[in-house]
Amino acid sequence: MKDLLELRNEIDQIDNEIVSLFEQRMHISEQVAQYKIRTGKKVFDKERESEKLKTLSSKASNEFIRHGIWELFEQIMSVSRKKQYQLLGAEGMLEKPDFTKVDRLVEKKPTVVFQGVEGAYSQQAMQQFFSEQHDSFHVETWRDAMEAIRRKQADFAVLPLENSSAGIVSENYDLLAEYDAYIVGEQVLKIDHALLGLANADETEIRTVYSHPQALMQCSKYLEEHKEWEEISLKNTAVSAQKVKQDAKVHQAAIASPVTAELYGLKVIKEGIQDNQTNCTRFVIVTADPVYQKDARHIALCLELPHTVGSLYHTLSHFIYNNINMINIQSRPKPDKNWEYRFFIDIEGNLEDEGVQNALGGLKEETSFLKILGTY
Ligand SMILES: C=C(O[C@@H]1C=C(C(=O)O)C=C[C@H]1O)C(=O)O
Repeated sequence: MKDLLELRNEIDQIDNEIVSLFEQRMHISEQVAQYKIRTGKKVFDKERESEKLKTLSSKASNEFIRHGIWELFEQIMSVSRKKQYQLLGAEGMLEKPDFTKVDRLVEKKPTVVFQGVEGAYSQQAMQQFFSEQHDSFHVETWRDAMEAIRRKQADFAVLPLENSSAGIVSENYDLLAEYDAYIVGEQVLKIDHALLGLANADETEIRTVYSHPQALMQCSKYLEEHKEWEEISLKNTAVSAQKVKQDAKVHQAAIASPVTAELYGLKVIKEGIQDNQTNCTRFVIVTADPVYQKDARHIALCLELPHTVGSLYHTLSHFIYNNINMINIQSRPKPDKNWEYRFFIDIEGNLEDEGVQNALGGLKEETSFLKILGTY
């Protein structure tokens, strides 16, 4: 039997040949790219790649090798495509995202819409993002907020997208995919929930607690200690505080921000009742036109993939290959197709970065649907 050193020497020789052949192959792929630049032909030729995978894997001597050849050539062709996207990109032949770069997001005093009533966390996020320089109004639902910017009644809407302990606000992800609206900013707000009641209320006498489902979720440990309380979901935490004040019943309480206690004349029965003391919600600032601030560092994407083996894996390879850091990935069911999903992915980068343009060019060709939800 050959010793290890001998075997490794043989492997090294074969690898050297593979490297040299790979270089030759890539050089030809570059020439194919030049042909595509001249003719406008798309980079990704799915049929040609399927044919190649079938032909090459059929040459294998056993099932294990067949599988290996398949994987290997999928990767080789994927790298070959990435080089072609780069070359097409350098010639300005990749479709440019239809976004306008602006120096400043806010030129004149903007009108901002938020969901809920006075004192809502969305209002607090809005105040932090726009400081004092804005007019605002509130609407009943997140969809109403989207409609308000669509009809140009407001310049911007503020929507909660995810909470550090309760997770995503799925309805707003779906609205971002549905509407022609674009994320232009984000505001992270520290969320401290309090139990609020009438001036003469007492924790021991509470029977019903009102809040938004997300806030109820974020206070689940505290509510576990009070299993006898009936939990009722309302559209907003501040709406819940308003209701407790209006109903004027001593056994009713709301989970909301301590700010709303002052606004609606309620007493703070207990403060800091959220499970997680670092509880934060990430809000996004949305507008009707595809604009972005010149120093934007994040891009939010929504994409749909064919139901085939490895499609998500190949999608993510565009980020990896272009050295792009992915900061978030979520999936949501497609509205009219059971058990099919769309992905929401946030990446780091600016639309002017070469790597971002190459990755987006590749994704545009290789996914069944790609929308840039905004850049901030
Ligand atoms: C090289 C080409 O471009 C792409 C890469 C392929 C490859 O590396 O074999 C095959 C098909 C295309 O998706 C080509 O079109 O032939």
